[in-house]
Amino acid sequence: MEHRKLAFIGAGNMSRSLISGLIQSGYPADSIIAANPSRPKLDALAADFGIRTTQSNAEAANWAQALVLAVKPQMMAAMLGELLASGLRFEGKLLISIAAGISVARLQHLAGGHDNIVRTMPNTPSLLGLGMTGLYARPQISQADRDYCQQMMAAVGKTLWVAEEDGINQVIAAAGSAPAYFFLFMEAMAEEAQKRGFSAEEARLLVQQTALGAAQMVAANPGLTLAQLRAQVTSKGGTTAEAIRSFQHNQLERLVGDAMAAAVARARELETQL
Ligand SMILES: NC(=O)C1=CN([C@@H]2O[C@H](COP(=O)(O)OP(=O)(O)OC[C@H]3O[C@@H](n4cnc5c(N)ncnc54)[C@H](O)[C@@H]3O)[C@@H](O)[C@H]2O)C=CC1
Ligand SMILES: O=C(O)[C@@H]1CCC=N1
Repeated sequence: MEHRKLAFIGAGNMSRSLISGLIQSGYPADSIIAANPSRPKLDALAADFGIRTTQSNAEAANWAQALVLAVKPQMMAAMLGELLASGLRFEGKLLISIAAGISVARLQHLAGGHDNIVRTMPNTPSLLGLGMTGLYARPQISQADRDYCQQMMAAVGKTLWVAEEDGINQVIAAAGSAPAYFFLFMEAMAEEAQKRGFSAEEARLLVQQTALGAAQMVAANPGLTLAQLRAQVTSKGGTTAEAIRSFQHNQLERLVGDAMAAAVARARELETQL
């Protein structure tokens, strides 16, 4: 991919995931800088990946051709406001937001009218190269800038472009927030396995290996529907059928639907507040 000078503004969990993936895919370390107010995360990034670091957002932003805006949504206005106040000119720079709940229009406003902005929604498995990222750009964004974002996110996993900006909120519900749903499900299973006599380590092994195997089965069998894969496990009159019956009796599908709707609602609410 094109190796633009790339700055991560905010050096938290998601920046670490993305930087790790980019370095593993061959992005030159000296073309990446991370900025954060405090040193410890910067020091860890420098030690682990050999990238440049700074405690000055303005220094990183001035140097870079592309900026990943990777602070918490609640910090975005202050962070961009300070960059503008420092005299930074965004002209010629591509802004790539990974923040939930901040629209392109709002980012443009916060960036003093600069409109070369791509909105993305990655997730934490990017750290392992197994991320799932949604991307959205307004029609006027150049193909070169789209390709750059596409390649950046493809370096850390799979990508999906959405045609409408609200699609990013739908990606949040189905992928950005969703690793936590699976963790919650696994937590519940592991707790129950412990109650049934397994040690904590044994319970984790049982759940982790089964989740990994199930996800790999899905990925390895694109020709089978999820329902067909489930049917392969579900012997007539057997044990799985009873477990599935219990889930369905307790309306698992409704629970999942409500949870995803709640994530979308919160993303839309943030868009009106931040
Ligand atoms: N954690 C996740 O699963 C995902 C998070 N996101 C988005 O990524 C963004 C970052 O999230 P995380 O990495 O999880 O948060 P985090 O809290 O781990 O990282 C944010 C970092 O920004 C730093 N920071 C705070 N104020 C700053 C400022 N003024 N200038 C520069 N850095 C500043 C903090 O010290 C911290 O290191 C958020 O906008 C979130 O919506 C998107 C997809 C998934
Ligand atoms: O919970 C959040 O708001 C962020 C966005 C997607 C995952 N984490």
